[in-house]
Amino acid sequence: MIRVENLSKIYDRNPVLRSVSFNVDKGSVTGFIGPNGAGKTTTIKIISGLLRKTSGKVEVLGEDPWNNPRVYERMSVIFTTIYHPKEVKVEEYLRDLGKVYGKDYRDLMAEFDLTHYGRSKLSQLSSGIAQRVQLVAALIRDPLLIVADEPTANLDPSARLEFYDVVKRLNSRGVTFFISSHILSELEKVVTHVVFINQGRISYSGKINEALDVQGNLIYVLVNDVDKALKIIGGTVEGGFIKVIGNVRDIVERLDEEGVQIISIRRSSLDEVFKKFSGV
Ligand SMILES: Nc1ncnc2c1ncn2[C@@H]1O[C@H](COP(=O)(O)OP(=O)(O)OP(=O)(O)O)[C@@H](O)[C@H]1O
Repeated sequence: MIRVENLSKIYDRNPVLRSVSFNVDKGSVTGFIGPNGAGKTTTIKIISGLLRKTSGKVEVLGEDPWNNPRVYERMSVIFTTIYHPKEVKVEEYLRDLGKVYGKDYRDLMAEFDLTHYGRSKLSQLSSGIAQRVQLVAALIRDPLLIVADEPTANLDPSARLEFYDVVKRLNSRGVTFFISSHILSELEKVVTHVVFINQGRISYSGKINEALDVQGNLIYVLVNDVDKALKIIGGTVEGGFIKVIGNVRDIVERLDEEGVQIISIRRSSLDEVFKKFSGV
């Protein structure tokens, strides 16, 4: 869906993307994760055809997005806030888009519980409803791919959960997502793949399970015999749990072989992996 190879962007002699490479697989929900200023928005603008790259190769749905506006027929982009005339009413806005793309917007308005807001101006909407309008607007063109830059940044916790429920629903219907966010606890429940970026460089790109399970991640284990387990796997005790660096399967096998019973085991959260890959 998206192929980025050795992408660089220099702003006024300041390199903000340095040989960035990653892929977004068809059918995935790929999280794009990095601290402030890492280069997420710059990358998303280049992928969306809004900003020119300095060098490297970018392909979205097989085309270079800068030279080929046709990409927009099957890709939608969502930002933190709506960039549209604020005085326009919800129904007018969606109806006009429906005309452009030859799609009946009313079913989508009903599916997303927006019928009631049809006469509200875009400027009068709460952030959660405005984001729902953006999603419906994105869906009107039947996209294969939705690229979203911090889509939940302005939303309260329940609107964020609602947003990610919709992402899951649409993904199960075949829509691929590339979503940048800082709110990792929520991303963790929905993403299948992650791309970590830090200071304009990719520090990890791959399946989330592999990111959470690589050697060097923290594992927390609760066992029936702490002293024996410490001798086998090492680590330190924290809040009753043994905290150890390693790989879940490895630790389970070693404890099992020695007859130590595991009551609970959990690996690092995406938050902890993020800290590791971003060096914070
Ligand atoms: N138009 C611009 N001109 C010059 N420098 C810019 C411009 N836009 C962004 N930058 C710089 O590029 C770097 C990357 O910014 P970018 O907005 O892509 O990061 P980000 O990961 O999206 O961060 P945030 O999460 O804070 O939005 C930053 O150092 C930023 O100051």
